[in-house]
Amino acid sequence: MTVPIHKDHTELTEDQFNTLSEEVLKAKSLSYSPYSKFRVGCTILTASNEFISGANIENASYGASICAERTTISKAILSGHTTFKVIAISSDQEDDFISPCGICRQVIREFAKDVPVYMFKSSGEFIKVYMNDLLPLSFGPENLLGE
Ligand SMILES: O=c1ccn([C@H]2C[C@H](O)[C@@H](CO)O2)c(=O)[nH]1
Ligand SMILES: [Zn+2]
Repeated sequence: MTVPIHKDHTELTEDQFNTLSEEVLKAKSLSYSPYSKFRVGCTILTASNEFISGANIENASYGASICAERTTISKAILSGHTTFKVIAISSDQEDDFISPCGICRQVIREFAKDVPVYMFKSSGEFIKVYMNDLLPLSFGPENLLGE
């Protein structure tokens, strides 16, 4: 089964797309990643059209490290934003689109069941994949709360 890959940015205005690209490439500079030296940036556009950025934060006890997607979601939730239009991620990789890890997919899904995830190369080139395609048949709040 192949995952549908999109290259449009139709849910965003041209200005929003330009800001998203700039912000997510800049967000890597927030990264604390002395161990892997693998910087990841994340930017969320909230339902109320605010951009919130974060990055991965590592730890000397490696397993305590937190990915960019999860630091950014935490920042958004703690700032009162629980609904998201898009999530974007970037790394320093020139040849690969960065894709969220399994743990992050589950955390994203909690708040954004079928959000478009924009994955950027360091050049600014991107692809878009929907959460439902990244985490099919997922388990979420509806299953517990009966919504
Ligand atoms: O989608 C990803 C993949 C990896 N990382 C981080 C975790 C760790 O700090 C470093 C290397 O795995 O990159 C993220 O933040 N997001
Ligand atoms: Zn992750």
